[in-house]
Amino acid sequence: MHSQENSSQAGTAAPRSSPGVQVVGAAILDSLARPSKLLAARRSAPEALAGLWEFPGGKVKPGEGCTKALHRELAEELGIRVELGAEVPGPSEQGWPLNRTAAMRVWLAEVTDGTPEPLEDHDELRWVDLTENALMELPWIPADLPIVTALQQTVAAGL
Ligand SMILES: Nc1nc2c([nH]c(=O)n2[C@H]2C[C@H](O)[C@@H](COP(=O)(O)OP(=O)(O)OP(=O)(O)O)O2)c(=O)[nH]1
Repeated sequence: MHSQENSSQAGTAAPRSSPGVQVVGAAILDSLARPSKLLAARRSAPEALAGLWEFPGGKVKPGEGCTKALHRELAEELGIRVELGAEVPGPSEQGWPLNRTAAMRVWLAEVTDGTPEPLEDHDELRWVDLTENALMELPWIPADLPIVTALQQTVAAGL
């Protein structure tokens, strides 16, 4: 009935310790030094994720470094350049688990050039107060919820 379980039993799933797909995302803040807002992005595709909110970013290409990929994705998707701050550390080297085969590393960031626009993959961007109530009002991709919580707690603790 559940094909994921079956594929795991058949040995076709990627090893748990080494997700096949590395994704990178940016927690874009209004200010790295004194953050009060986060830029959330609403996905327009695929159908299963459309309407859900996420950290802008995407998949790292073969041979590409994670931070280089993140700068590329932010230029393509939002038309901006950013300064990266600290990484929001996840539970593994690959960052935060997204599903059985992908994990995402997330960096704090601040816009240094351009105004974010939903050029690709998103149909809305929103600056959201970095409070639990405001953040949790958005329907995030479920896998992002622990990241949003960690981010909010990190900011509340003064980074
Ligand atoms: N960018 C991003 N992707 C996320 C987040 N949370 C989450 O589960 N994902 C998933 C959705 C996708 O399955 C995958 C990232 O794929 P993507 O479609 O953004 O990557 P991409 O821009 O490189 O797109 P493509 O070249 O494969 O079309 O990670 C998130 O916060 N940000």
